[in-house]
Amino acid sequence: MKNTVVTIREAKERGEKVTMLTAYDYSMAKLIDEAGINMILVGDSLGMVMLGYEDTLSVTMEDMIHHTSAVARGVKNALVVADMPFMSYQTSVYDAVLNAGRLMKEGRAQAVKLEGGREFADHIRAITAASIPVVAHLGLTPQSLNAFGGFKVQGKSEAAARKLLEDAQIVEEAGAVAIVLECVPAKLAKLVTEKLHIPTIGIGAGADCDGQVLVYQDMLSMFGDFKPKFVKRFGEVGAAMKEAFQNYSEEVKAGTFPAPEHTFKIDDDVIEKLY
Ligand SMILES: Nc1nc(=O)c2c([nH]1)NC[C@@H]1CN(c3ccc(C(=O)N[C@@H](CCC(=O)O)C(=O)O)cc3)CN21
Ligand SMILES: CC(C)C(=O)C(=O)O
Ligand SMILES: [Mg+2]
Repeated sequence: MKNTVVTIREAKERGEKVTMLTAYDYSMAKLIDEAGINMILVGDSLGMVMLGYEDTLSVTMEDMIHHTSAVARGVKNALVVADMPFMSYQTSVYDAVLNAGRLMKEGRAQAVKLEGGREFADHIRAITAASIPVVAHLGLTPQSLNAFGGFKVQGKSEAAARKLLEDAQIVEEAGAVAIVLECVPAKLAKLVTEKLHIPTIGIGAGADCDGQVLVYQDMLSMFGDFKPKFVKRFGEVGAAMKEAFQNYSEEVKAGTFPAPEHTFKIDDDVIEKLY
């Protein structure tokens, strides 16, 4: 079944959980889509897991369009959401609409995601007015790394918790179709989820969110640079891949790969004439 901003909203109304995973290319998007995951996020985490940067700040609009279009070509049913990269929307409402439009028009995203609350309500309203669905992202917003002083859990004090709840309500009012809650204490995420009509999608925000999202390299144990507390390893794919690479290396060096069945034939008399 095709997932849309309408069907994910209906899922919340029916009390059904929503699933989301990141993808950054065609073949991975296809596998995730075929597994029946509801939403695929082309996250700006691609800067870290695909490009090897230490944070997400260097990711460009060109990076996002390049990867989003690859993902979109692999997807039949999942809703494709693209992250707006750092400085593609913070500078003005005009830039926000222009760049959200590029992600939809050139990247073929079906929604965009941006980090922030009340300070971007006007941006969310304007993008939404252009018929581009917006997912908001609150809590640990990695593009604010330097302002926060690191990747840290947000919303622990009463003031911070109240601000996060208000931000969630303001972005819903501004037209957001869903909210990602990243590294938010579970009980606060539960309260936000109950107060909102749009789905909350948690990452490190407990089981009471309407949905969950993970970076696929984390849940497949393919990314060793760091392991946040919220990651569960659903497969040991990194180890399986490394083993396959080692087996290939050994067989090539031993001369056992390629075998006759991997090889193309030619009539012996053709070759004899060349000797
Ligand atoms: N591979 C990967 N997975 C992610 O989930 C992810 C990315 N990359 N890149 C973009 C952001 C950055 N994210 C991060 C990065 C680090 C922590 C982290 O170190 N968390 C600590 C919490 C520290 C605290 O208690 O305040 C942890 O132990 O989980 C969390 C989220 C989430 N996103
Ligand atoms: C971690 C998720 C929510 C994200 O924003 C990303 O992958 O960039
Ligand atoms: Mg992101």
